[in-house]
Amino acid sequence: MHSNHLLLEEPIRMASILEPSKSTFFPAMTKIVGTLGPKSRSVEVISGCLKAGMSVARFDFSWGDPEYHQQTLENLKAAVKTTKKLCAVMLDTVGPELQVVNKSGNPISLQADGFVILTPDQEQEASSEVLPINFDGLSESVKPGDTIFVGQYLFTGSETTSVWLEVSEVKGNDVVCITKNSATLAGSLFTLHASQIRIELPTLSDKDKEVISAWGVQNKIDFLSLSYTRHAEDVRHAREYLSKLGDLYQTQIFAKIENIEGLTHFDEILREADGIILSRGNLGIDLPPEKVFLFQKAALYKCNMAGKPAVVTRVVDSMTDNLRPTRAEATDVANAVLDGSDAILLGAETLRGLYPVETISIVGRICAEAEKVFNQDLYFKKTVKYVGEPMTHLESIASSAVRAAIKVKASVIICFTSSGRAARLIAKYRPTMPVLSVVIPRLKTNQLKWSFSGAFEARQSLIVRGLFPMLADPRHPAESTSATNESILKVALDHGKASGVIKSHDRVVVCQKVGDASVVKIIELED
Ligand SMILES: Nc1ncnc2c1ncn2[C@@H]1O[C@H](COP(=O)(O)OP(=O)(O)OP(=O)(O)O)[C@@H](O)[C@H]1O
Ligand SMILES: CC(=O)C(=O)O
Ligand SMILES: [K+]
Ligand SMILES: [Mg+2]
Repeated sequence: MHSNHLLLEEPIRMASILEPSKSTFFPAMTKIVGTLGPKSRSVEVISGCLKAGMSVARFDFSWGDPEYHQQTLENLKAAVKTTKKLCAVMLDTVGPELQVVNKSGNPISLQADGFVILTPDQEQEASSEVLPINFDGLSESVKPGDTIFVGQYLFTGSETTSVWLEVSEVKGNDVVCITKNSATLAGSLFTLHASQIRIELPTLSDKDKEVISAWGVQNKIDFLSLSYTRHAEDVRHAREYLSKLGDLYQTQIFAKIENIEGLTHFDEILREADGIILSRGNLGIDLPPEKVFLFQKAALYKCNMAGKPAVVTRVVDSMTDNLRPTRAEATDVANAVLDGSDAILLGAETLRGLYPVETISIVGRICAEAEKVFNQDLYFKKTVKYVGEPMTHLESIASSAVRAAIKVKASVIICFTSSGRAARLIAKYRPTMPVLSVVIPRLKTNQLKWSFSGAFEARQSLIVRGLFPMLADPRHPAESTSATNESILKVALDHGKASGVIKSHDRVVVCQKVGDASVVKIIELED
């Protein structure tokens, strides 16, 4: 995989672009988050998604009830068992999302240059004249001239199933809008986005709390995707809420940056969150189009330097109905990888798209190609410089492990970890080879019962570029004696060999503790 790395900054022989890529065990180092829904909830399709490279399943509570999502999750568990592919679970909140409910489900046609009224009176039927919304305060938040988009759940803002509105007049609680384009709104749920308008609703709604405390706790969710995070306080509040819900104190919070308010407070949000989702679906219509790329590059750089995973959304919308992405989309996926994203999040493409498995597969292949030309050397230097000196011991060990692995052309880095910290730090330096993170369970107690740590830590690495977890047998004592180190290493090597990432005569870099000392060692395999 890493033997014939090309660098974009050097002249590439054009013919080399055509050379077929060697197939590898891991479809890509970049991870794929798939949103599960009507077109991706059978055991069969989910198994296909896992085999194609999906490693995180997103359950979006903007849509569907807990029972529906539970059935999907049970199918996911069955698929994980049969495919033996690990998958983490992400719960995505509704937050202050504005929605139009179309009870009848009949398509609604809107004509360009016509008028439509947005009303909080939800007793009214949705029609070409009136769209009832789930929020009382819109009339107080907008003024004539403001821009509003309404469209089918997960709309792009450019297709014929979404409409661009301009506020013409505010009449009591109603907002009268001019329609800028003709559109047919399809489906029973439309989302509404008021550009650059603050919506006075809590980031974690009462309904979200209900879902998290029931569905979330029952299913020990690995990630909370906090929709419309606007301030660091939103993350702190969610964290405090999770901390009181049993196992969910371990759930990682991914702040979704979906509007300009979140963008403005990005630095402080990043400090509080475990990871960031660049929600380009909403942000892409909140920002002027010419600014979207700049936010992406700046945000990914900051996440990379902080060593926190970053997820990019809305990459191949056109694959919802087509087997091939557009040229622009294909290029965009590669650029997201080159810009530093850890994972790509698929929404409509897997949820209601016709080709969920093919989409995952194509996105994975594009990511893998981009990874090959990623300028690791430059990135490594940039990161070391950013961290400065003196480095913490662990950071110095982690960066050295990556350096050594590249110098000796190791096929993998094996990292022992309990908290997952050491493995994440290694991934931060973006090694060109996979990192097998061997998570060693620790016995812990909450004063009521004893249990082992490790499951959350292992699954949470499924969203980090280059990290591939393996949960060690809890019967291994967590103390790092040389005997246990040796036996766990043997299991990890066997696992690597069985999965095809490690072959005879390969070099492997191992990062572990021997007694009190953290060490990086290079081993050369025999056969
Ligand atoms: N059980 C283990 N056996 C051997 N080495 C380990 C073990 N756990 C962690 N290490 C090594 O210890 C060093 C510290 O890593 P890390 O911070 O991930 O450890 P941890 O045990 O998860 O956390 P903590 O230091 O907070 O207890 C790294 O070099 C890591 O590879
Ligand atoms: C995923 C999502 O919410 C967005 O892209 O806006
Ligand atoms: K959502
Ligand atoms: Mg969104």
